[in-house]
Amino acid sequence: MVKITVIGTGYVGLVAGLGFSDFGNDVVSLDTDQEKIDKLVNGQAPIYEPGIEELLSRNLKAKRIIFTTDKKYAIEHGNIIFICVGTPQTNEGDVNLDYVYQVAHDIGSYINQYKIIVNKSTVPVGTAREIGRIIKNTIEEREALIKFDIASNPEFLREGKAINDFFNPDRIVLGTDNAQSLIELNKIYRVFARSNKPIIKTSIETAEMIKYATNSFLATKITFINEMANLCEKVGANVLEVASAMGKDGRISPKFLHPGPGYGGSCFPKDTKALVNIAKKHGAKLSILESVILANEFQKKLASQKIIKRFPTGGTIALLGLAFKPDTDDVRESPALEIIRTLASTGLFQLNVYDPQAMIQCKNALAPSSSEFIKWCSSAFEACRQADAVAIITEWFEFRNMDLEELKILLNSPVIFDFRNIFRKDDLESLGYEYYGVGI
Ligand SMILES: NC(=O)C1=CN([C@@H]2O[C@H](COP(=O)(O)OP(=O)(O)OC[C@H]3O[C@@H](n4cnc5c(N)ncnc54)[C@H](O)[C@@H]3O)[C@@H](O)[C@H]2O)C=CC1
Ligand SMILES: O=C(O)[C@H]1O[C@H](OP(=O)(O)OP(=O)(O)OC[C@H]2O[C@@H](n3ccc(=O)[nH]c3=O)[C@H](O)[C@@H]2O)[C@H](O)[C@@H](O)[C@@H]1O
Repeated sequence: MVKITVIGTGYVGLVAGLGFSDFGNDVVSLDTDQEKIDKLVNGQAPIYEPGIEELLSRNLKAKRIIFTTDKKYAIEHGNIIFICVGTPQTNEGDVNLDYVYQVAHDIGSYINQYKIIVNKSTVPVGTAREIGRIIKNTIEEREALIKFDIASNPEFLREGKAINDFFNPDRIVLGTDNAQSLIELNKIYRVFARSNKPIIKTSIETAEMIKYATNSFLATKITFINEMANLCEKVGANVLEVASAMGKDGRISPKFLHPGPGYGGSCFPKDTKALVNIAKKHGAKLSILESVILANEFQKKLASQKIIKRFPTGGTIALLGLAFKPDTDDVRESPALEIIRTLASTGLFQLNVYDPQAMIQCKNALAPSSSEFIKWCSSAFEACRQADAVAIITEWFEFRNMDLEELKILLNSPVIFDFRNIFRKDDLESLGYEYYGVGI
């Protein structure tokens, strides 16, 4: 059993804290957001993530995890402290490291004995060392003599699948520069070594770079297939068959080859821009990634343009799915926001919107603009009633399962924009729908 402190209870910090406590460790989770902590203490998850409430309840009951806003208590608790706070994007596309540096300052203020400080947030190369410098300076200001080590342990979980990804990682990356940190981190992660998950030991700088390179490559892969899809539409080919055949090549793999309305979320858009800026600062050019960012912006716009092209004088459109992907309530950089803003800005469309989890988050993200054109609906069928077309923006399972005969009766005209290719074109056309997929 290791005494662990996790700072930040967002998607990463909450899942990591619960994961570590589920392994039998003694965990304290710290956040500055009192509302989040109050919920967690009462067994309520502040985010929608499948399986999280059960994991929370199990570990609270076992008294293996404590949630607090008390910085001194939390920082004194752990022999290992994980930093999991947000690193959002600045207006210039850089990384805002204020939260990370605030945490470094807090650690320096309250650290009371040797500890290992592990950064899990996604940060530019060199940030972990800077965290170390801030902690050291703060300790010196206190005229104290306390030793600590720094490590980097990037996180690769996906929202909507966060718990599964945490417990079944493809690999663990441990960036350290001393043997003691490695021994202690191995104690936490030995559960994965037993199940033969690769544990990659590397330098701190390489670990920081691995995270950005991975996200950038995945964003590139999605963008590549999106562009192939756009070309397939022009030449009369079927991108699903193209992707499937490409994916059979073991060197390519079928994963992350699903075309759609562009990648969104709190990470790919921010991390790709950050890496381009990091490269610029170091006198390097990432021309592929620069193109990926532009191509993704184009892809996000393409979806609304397809609707406007089909309905040049406007109409009522049911928009299904607002979260940036299924099984999350996160709408950060969601393609749905772009589609809603563009269609609403024409003044020609009434938008009936629905998402199983992300309605409030979408309302907050759009407020106060565009609201007069938006009707917030409580089900997919309510949104579709008397609409001139339906657009699937996020592939929630409940949309895949819709009764298409009933849907056809509800719609004014049976037009479907399937931006996630959840239906088969042939099936829908044989039911009498006018069908627009992506790349088919
Ligand atoms: N969301 C995801 O799926 C993944 C995110 N990441 C990275 O992990 C980091 C965290 O991301 P999320 O969990 O999504 O962020 P988030 O925004 O959901 O949560 C961050 C939490 O940190 C708290 N916080 C901020 N300052 C604090 C302080 N001084 N002391 C204590 N708590 C503080 C906030 O109140 C918030 O609850 C980011 O760098 C992100 O890029 C990495 C892998 C996956
Ligand atoms: O650093 C992070 O925060 C995380 O970013 C992504 O995870 P996430 O953003 O939660 O979700 P993804 O499943 O990667 O999807 C991102 C976006 O790409 C889109 N996407 C994904 C796959 C695909 O084939 N096609 C596609 O359009 C999704 O719809 C979504 O908008 C990575 O997959 C995680 O490994 C990483 O830890």
